Amino acid sequence: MATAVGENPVSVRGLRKSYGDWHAVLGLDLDIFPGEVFALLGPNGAGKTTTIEILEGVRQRTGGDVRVLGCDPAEDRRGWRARIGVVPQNTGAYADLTVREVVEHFAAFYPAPLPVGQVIDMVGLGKHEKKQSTDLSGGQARRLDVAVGIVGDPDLIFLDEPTTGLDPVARREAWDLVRYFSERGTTTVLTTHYLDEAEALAQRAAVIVAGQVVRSGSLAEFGARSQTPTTVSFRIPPELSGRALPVLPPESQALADTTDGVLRIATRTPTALLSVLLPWAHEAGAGELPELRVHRPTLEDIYLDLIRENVSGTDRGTDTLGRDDQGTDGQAADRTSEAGIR
Ligand SMILES: Nc1ncnc2c1ncn2[C@@H]1O[C@H](COP(=O)(O)OP(=O)(O)OP(=O)(O)O)[C@@H](O)[C@H]1O
Repeated sequence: MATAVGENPVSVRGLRKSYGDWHAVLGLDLDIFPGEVFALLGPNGAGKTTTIEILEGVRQRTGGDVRVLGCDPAEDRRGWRARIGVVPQNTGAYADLTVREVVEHFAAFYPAPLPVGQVIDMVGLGKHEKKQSTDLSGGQARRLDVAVGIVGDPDLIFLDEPTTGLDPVARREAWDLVRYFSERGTTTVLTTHYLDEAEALAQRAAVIVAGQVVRSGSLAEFGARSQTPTTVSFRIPPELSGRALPVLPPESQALADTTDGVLRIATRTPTALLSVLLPWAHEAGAGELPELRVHRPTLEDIYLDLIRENVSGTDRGTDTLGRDDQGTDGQAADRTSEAGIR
């Protein structure tokens, strides 16, 4: 029953799931390592919940091999299930029970649950433990879902959009909870549409588009493989207006459009670029460069570019991205660094 030494808590090969004629998951591979927080990212309808529910054993797959904590989740085993914590996407309905009663009820399913009072405090519902679960606000009900998911002190937790509907403070508290379990060695699989959440919590991630993994790896690898450059920008001071730019390092391009008074240079070597730009500005008599920024691509920038590359069809692409196809990369770039800035 225990995961064998060297075996990953989650291993998926060629996973497929069809709903009638609709192929929701199309040959998906995943490896999730012991103790890590792993984020499943992707647009609406990509197949994240389908995948996670197959891993939880609540949905049957159409094909492929799946091992979760050393077992096939399709074979329902009580001992295996007790090692898994699940926070589903939709807030649960817990009949006519108080918060404490709900958590006690679920704790009874597990051989070694965490203390109920501790769990209620951990999710920030201490003040509401006598409240009927049906009277909770949306965010409080979500916290109760999390309490139900963790009370069994699981080895592996599945969190499907756990912070949707939480206020910013509650979100940060939920993050602390994920970190708490991570420090105890619990493996966590998280789906989220908040890229800052994935960036704050996950060590590795996979981006799923139309039922397939289009990129997976450590978040550092996401950055390294990204085509999205760093942007160095500043508001052009009078001393530099109309002056020719210095010769820029390789892989640096000034964007031609400075009509808003801001110079932007896309670069893969921001340090080298600054070592050319700053002496040039200094020699021209410019003091502090106003609004000087070095913007390295965030996970969100990288994600949006990945989705843009992988989502075909303009209707789906634009809807998903919520922005047109003329991002920074699409702007006309001025390769000739001699061009003056206006
Ligand atoms: N029971 C079902 N019957 C038919 N189609 C389904 C069913 N469940 C999911 N689907 C379809 O499968 C696809 C994948 O859905 P899934 O819920 O896994 O996506 P998701 O990535 O979790 O999306 P979201 O980010 O919106 O939660 C969608 O097109 C969805 O409409």
